[in-house]
Amino acid sequence: MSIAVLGAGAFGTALAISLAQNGPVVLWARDPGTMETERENRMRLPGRPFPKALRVSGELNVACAADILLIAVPMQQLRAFLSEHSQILSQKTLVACCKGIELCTGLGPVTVISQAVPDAIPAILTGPSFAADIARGLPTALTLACADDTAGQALQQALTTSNLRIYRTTDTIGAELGGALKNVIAIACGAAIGAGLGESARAALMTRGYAEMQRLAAHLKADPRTLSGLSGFGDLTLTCTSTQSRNYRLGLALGEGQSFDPSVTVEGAATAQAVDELAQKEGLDMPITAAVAGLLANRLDVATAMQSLLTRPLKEE
Ligand SMILES: NC(=O)C1=CN([C@@H]2O[C@H](COP(=O)(O)OP(=O)(O)OC[C@H]3O[C@@H](n4cnc5c(N)ncnc54)[C@H](O)[C@@H]3O)[C@@H](O)[C@H]2O)C=CC1
Ligand SMILES: O=C(CO)COP(=O)(O)O
Repeated sequence: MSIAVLGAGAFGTALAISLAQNGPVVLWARDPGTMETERENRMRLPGRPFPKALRVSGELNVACAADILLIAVPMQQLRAFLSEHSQILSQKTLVACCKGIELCTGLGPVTVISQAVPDAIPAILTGPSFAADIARGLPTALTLACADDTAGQALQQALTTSNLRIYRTTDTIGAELGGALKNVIAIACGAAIGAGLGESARAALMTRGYAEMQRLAAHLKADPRTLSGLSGFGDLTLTCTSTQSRNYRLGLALGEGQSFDPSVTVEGAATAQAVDELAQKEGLDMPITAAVAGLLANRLDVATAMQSLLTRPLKEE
């Protein structure tokens, strides 16, 4: 099955580099610049030359001739991208590669695809994976979620490479929640470390953050096993402990009282607000998410946020 990647940021480029091990891949960029001639994405993934089988194109109809389209634009841009190109994406297999919850609807990427391109086969590729690691050929395991298991099996085969090991599930809700919510907890962990609160505090935030992730997932009828897999626990672990993570680094900056480049893609920021609003609407207790949303909106500082978490009523684990 032929593959194209739509969106030439760090992640889309890294996936295209890895997938080109298996055969020709088109990487579509809305502004390809000099990527095709330089055979490198200097802006997002410098130092990772493109393999011969990777072709860069600015023509969406060229990319959309492929059987499988991986969509690697940020979550808050996904619906606009799909709506603008809905005709050409019609009846395609569309694999979301973004992690987040849409601010204006509280929905995840698979549902957004289903709404914007109703006759597409929607899926999501998620899990612990830094673009730089994938592009270097380092071993990475990911979850592919597709409600149609026959399509999911074909995707699992097509997206496996020598360094990408793909696990499969039909639980798209669980997979999209894991990837979205771990970013919010990573911001909290970064803030705790940045403010000098220590690694024990981070472990507490990761564990109680995971409890929040499970609470929302159960409410939305996700399979709890998905949350304990790569897309949930796996990605939570990676993102909360690595300075490679932009979400964690935003948290560090908040904790240290430093500014952070607003042009960097940090999915957890909008997602924290979206999930906080969703939790309030559904009557769910998600105090760490609320604290992160409060920090980002400048309603709280790190010390007050931590104090509010520590002084909550005592409860059973
Ligand atoms: N960078 C990483 O290590 C990983 C990123 N992801 C996810 O991948 C998604 C994308 O992140 P990155 O590639 O890292 O971000 P990035 O900031 O490197 O790139 C985003 C790309 O999307 C393009 N874009 C934005 N709006 C667009 C539109 N309307 N039409 C066409 N192109 C558009 C931008 O031009 C840019 O090239 C995020 O949801 C992120 O959570 C997932 C796993 C790893
Ligand atoms: O999703 C990721 C790792 O799995 C990338 O994390 P950041 O978006 O925080 O850099």
